[in-house]
Amino acid sequence: DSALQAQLDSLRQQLHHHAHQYYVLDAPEIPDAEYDRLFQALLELERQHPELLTPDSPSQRVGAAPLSAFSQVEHDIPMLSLDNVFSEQELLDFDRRIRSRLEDVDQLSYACEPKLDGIAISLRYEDGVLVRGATRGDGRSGEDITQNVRTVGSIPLRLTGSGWPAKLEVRGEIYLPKQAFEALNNQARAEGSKLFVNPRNAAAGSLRQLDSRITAKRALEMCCYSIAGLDDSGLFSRHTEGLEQLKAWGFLINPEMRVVDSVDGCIEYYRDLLKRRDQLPYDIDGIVFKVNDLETQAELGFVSRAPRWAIAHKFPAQEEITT
Ligand SMILES: Cc1ccc2cc(C(N)=O)cc(O)c2n1
Repeated sequence: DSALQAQLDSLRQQLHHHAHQYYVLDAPEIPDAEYDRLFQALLELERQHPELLTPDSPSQRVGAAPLSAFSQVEHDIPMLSLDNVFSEQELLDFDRRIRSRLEDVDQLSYACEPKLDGIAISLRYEDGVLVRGATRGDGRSGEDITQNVRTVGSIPLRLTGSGWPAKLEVRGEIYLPKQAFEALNNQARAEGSKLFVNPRNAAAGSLRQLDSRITAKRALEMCCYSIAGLDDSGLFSRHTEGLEQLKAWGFLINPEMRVVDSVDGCIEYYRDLLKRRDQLPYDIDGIVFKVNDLETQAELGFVSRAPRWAIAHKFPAQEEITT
């Protein structure tokens, strides 16, 4: 009946809102006990009326039965890899190569962001509801890990706001924050089970679980870095406008994201993040610079699968931490 449906919709809307406040904005508005009370109320109602379950209900984060294997899926739009540079001189060469290919380049702005050391993931939304999550694989196809992706709190099960296309593909990096990595290894030590060498391996291991209840315990996070097919969607003129839109739709975008108006700004950004690297709550292995203007990106195109308009400037390898 409609009163029951209204009660379900209200509980789901409240839980979506509070999950976004907690996992994406890191700004919970209610105490955990209040969140749990709402959650239990939803579970109870859905138990009494299973016919009113919806895939985007907050109760559907932790999957059903474990899978026997992951299936391979195709990416409609290939997931790009990035070329690397290892020195400031090479970064200057990257900028000069771009300038030489563009005719009237006066203002060349770059979007700058830390390169998170995690697992590249593609999320597919249909009519604003999460329908699939897949690993990058070889860029053309990857593993369908939808059940595991659904357990990541910073990944919205349904979009917030409006204006999204019927089919939306969002790319980002799933990672394990340093603190969660330490806690996981302390627990593994206490239980005498296998230790993870670093947060990236721990994130990869957590996403390879066939039982999503294990994944759900691993405190994974996801920062999104692009909308697939953004350049020819005509929706925006700058890469960073796409990221602002992703934020409005409920995704976590890395707070260190900046726009600079020259390669000198890139070098300043690189030096600053290198200095702050150990204080960041997650591992990074470099910086990603992207030409911000989408028309310029399209003009520059790609070499093989790596874009001419983006580069990853890697940090020196961190001295191996002995666990
Ligand atoms: C195009 C592309 C490919 C891989 C990426 C990887 C990361 C990352 N690991 O944070 C960030 C990006 O903006 C990326 N962008």
